[in-house]
Amino acid sequence: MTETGEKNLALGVLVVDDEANIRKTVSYCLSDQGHRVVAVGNAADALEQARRRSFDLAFVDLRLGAENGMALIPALLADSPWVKIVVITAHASIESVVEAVKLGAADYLAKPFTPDQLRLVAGRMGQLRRMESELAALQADARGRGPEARLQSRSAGMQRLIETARKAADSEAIVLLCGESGTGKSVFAKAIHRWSPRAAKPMGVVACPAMPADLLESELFGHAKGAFTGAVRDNPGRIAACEGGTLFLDEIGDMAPTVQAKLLRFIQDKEYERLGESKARKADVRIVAATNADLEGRVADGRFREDLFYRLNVICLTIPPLRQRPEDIMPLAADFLAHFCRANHKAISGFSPRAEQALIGHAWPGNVRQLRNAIERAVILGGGALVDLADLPGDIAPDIGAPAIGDRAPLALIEELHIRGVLANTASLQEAAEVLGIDQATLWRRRKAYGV
Ligand SMILES: Nc1ncnc2c1ncn2[C@@H]1O[C@H](COP(=O)(O)OP(=O)(O)OP(=O)(O)O)[C@@H](O)[C@H]1O
Repeated sequence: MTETGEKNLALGVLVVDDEANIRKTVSYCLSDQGHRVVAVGNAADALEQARRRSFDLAFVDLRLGAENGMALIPALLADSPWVKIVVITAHASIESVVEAVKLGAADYLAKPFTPDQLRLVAGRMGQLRRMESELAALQADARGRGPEARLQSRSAGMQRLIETARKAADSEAIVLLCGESGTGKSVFAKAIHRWSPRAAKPMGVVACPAMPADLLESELFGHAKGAFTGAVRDNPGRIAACEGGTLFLDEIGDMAPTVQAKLLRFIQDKEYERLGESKARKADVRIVAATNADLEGRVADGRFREDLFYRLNVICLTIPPLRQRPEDIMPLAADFLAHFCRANHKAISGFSPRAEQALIGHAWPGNVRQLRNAIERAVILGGGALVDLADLPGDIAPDIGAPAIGDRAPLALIEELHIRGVLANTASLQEAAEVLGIDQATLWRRRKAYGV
């Protein structure tokens, strides 16, 4: 345990030293603390190992026989920008340490060092990695600009689901989250990561429909420099970046067949290859996937691999739509109101009885996302002490009517209403995208943003 009482984070550690004795001591000392250690004697082996696995921390001797360890610093960072490099040096001259730091090293250790000094540095680097992961998660949440999702519910079915998710989080099992768009599948995925023993390691999110198949493949598995036009540098990919953590694959039903095959192999063997490389790499990443599509239907009509479906469908949690848990509408609305009032410096204390009735009576086809958007808009547009009917969108309070072109209304409102209208009058998303003159990935992002 650390001084703060936190459990030590198990790190992937690479040791690069030409002295067998140092390799042995460092490996023994850090493995004993629960870290996964790989020790090598030269730069080429170090790079080879870094290509195969993702490391959190690397101890690099500045003198590797005839080689200079300094050159290894940028090479390791190019492959894994998150790795913390500690240089080991018998001649700790200020100049060499400064040069190493300039090249991206995080710390240094002067030879000879004691096991305690080694553990201290590893502990510090572990804390740094943990803080970076937490910061990245906070930044992602802040970008979502949502209130903290507390995952509480007044509905008995939802409470049981939350309990099951907590139990599933403890295991290594793949979790498949099903449910209509906007029900909170991403919220559950984040909670599962937070509740899991992997919480201190990174969580990555990849939205499958947001990019074409080849881009998705490179996003997930990475690519080597020159693998395709525009691949000007190596990209380690999300799987490598999530080593030890969780990867959330959103809307997996839309994953292209080529990517499905690669994902299946990764799930089965924990092995994958970067685009443009034939070398097999390993990674320890837990998969959580979500879908709002009928995956079994997609298996039946050949659009989704049956073998992948069975691999994913180990623990399936189906999140009920908001209309099936109306007791959650007002508590969620109150949370959203408080959040958006703070964010917009407004003082709206609650909902008028008419507004509350409209909120509870609405079917919420866009679920919690739609409710959140409705409250955000009510806060931005409303000026009274309470949210009233007039502050709610037209489809929730139909007598209010939609704004006409040229009315005093935000552009986003016109865009949302237009997208809703076109979607209602077209037979497929593809047709709707064509009518709107945007590609399907853009339409997908807009639908998400507006809770459509
Ligand atoms: N329990 C909750 N508490 C607070 N906010 C919630 C809750 N559930 C969902 N939300 C909010 O609703 C919005 C939609 O949630 P989320 O993205 O998790 O839905 P989803 O089911 O993953 O949607 P999609 O299928 O479109 O990806 C987000 O802004 C999220 O923060």
